[in-house]
Amino acid sequence: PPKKERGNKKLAKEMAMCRTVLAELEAHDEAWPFLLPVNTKQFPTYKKIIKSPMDLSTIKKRINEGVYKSKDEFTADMRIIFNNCETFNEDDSPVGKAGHSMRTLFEARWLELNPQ
Ligand SMILES: Cn1cc(C(=O)NCCN2CCCC2)ccc1=O
Repeated sequence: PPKKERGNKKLAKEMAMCRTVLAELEAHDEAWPFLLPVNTKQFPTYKKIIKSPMDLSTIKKRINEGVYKSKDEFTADMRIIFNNCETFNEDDSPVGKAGHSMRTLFEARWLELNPQ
């Protein structure tokens, strides 16, 4: 089949994998800090400190709107979530701890679905 069709099939497969991992993270007990954008009225300094806010609902929207051109763009946004969390939260805070465990979960699951 033509290159363009092969590429579209590959991307559809990659996005299905992204949806799977996203759904698993959303279902996790420790996903609560990451389900929606950080409320900047509740945390007024957030906008100033975090230059690229990101959350699981935004990533879901981007998958469904066809924003991602590869699974690597998806993983880059996922890692922004966890890096933002480390920037804004103490490691031993509830949100900080949730961020570390969700990052570990994500990276382990991503490796399972993407044997290197
Ligand atoms: C990622 N992140 C999240 C928070 C947070 O508190 N999110 C939860 C907000 N409430 C939970 C139930 C209703 C709204 C704080 C700092 C931070 O970096």
